[in-house]
Amino acid sequence: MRNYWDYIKVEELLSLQGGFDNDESKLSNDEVVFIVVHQVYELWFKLILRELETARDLFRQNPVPDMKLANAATSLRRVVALFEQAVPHFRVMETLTTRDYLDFRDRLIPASGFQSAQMREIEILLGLDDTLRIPLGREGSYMAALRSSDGSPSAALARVEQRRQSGPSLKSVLYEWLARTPIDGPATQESADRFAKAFIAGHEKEIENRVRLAKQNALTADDITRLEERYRAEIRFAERFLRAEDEEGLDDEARAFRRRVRAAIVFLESYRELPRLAWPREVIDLVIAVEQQMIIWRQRHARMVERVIGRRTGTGGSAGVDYLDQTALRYRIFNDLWAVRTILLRKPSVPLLSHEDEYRFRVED
Ligand code: HEM
Ligand SMILES: N[C@@H](CC(=O)c1ccccc1NC=O)C(=O)O
Repeated sequence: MRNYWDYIKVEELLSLQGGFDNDESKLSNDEVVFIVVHQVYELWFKLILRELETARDLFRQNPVPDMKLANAATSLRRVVALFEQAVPHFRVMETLTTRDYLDFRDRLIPASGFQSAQMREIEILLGLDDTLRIPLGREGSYMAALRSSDGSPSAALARVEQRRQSGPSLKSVLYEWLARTPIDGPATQESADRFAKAFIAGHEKEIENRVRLAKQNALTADDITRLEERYRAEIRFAERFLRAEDEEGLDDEARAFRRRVRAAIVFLESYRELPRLAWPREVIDLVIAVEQQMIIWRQRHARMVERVIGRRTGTGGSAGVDYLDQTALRYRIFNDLWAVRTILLRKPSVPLLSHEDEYRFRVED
């Protein structure tokens, strides 16, 4: 007969908290907390990976079936919810006082969360660029840290190597999809570049309005000059961004591709009320929510670490909290999605579209 314990595998699950010696009777409550919190995180990571892979596989199709965008949004919403639930778990770890943790910490060396294969898989599947990675203390690379202390391969290493070979990242398939967006007309380089030019003109119009308002509010001449200079700087940023002139080392084709991606993001964000743009915009907004939650995870982990071990060197050999704070600050994957928020225009200032009707739901006569 079917029962709970056979389906959830409760007895097997409850036998896994014995640490290196597989003997829970030898462990304090503190150490069992330490182990269980990690195991819960690894289960949340497992679910996050499944959903990210589902979303990545949807966007890997060309064309991406419009009817599937809602499914991608569902997967990404679940990833956000999983991270949102996982982040507060660090509160349980903080019931460990520094001295309690020191009772068993030395026995853990050189083990470290740096060897969490699933965290690396999440970074790889999202599309974290290896050139951004901050080297750990001892090992040359994060892959080296996944080897056993005698340098032999491990199940963790195999898992990450498998992930690295298991297809493109969510970032690369999402950007390919964005680059195929029909922007106010056909999905061509010309329509993307034409839209970008019109959008910059929208910024010019916005500035004229703001400067006129500034003059009406009788700000001093210096204030107005300062305001105008700041607005001009914003336009220059928007121009460099939309022309992809801020990226070094791109050949013409790669730069044109980046221009299409960035113009598409601006287009989706600026006209998201148009029915056929609503789901694409929802998806890119959820991708930002996913990355935001991952950054919060890194920062919350670092604050818990600081509360428990201060600024000691990590058991994995890193600078500890200093290393973790750097990863939270520097590891950014969807830069273009974040950057667009700096250059969007108020609704009245976005360019009028020539083919707006093409983005409404087609009502058959
Ligand atoms: C008392 C609890 C914890 C302490 C003191 C701690 C400390 C640290 C330190 C110092 C590092 C930097 C690498 C090193 O030198 O070891 C690190 C990395 C890491 N820890 Fe923790 N950690 C704790 C709990 C956790 C938990 C519960 C998780 C959940 C899975 C976790 C996941 C990670 C991950 C994924 C990394 C690698 C981060 C990166 O390289 O970006 N840690 N931890
Ligand atoms: N790096 C941690 C040790 C640690 O947290 C840890 C050790 C073994 C297994 C998982 C760990 N969790 C996260 O790094 C520390 O420096 O205290």
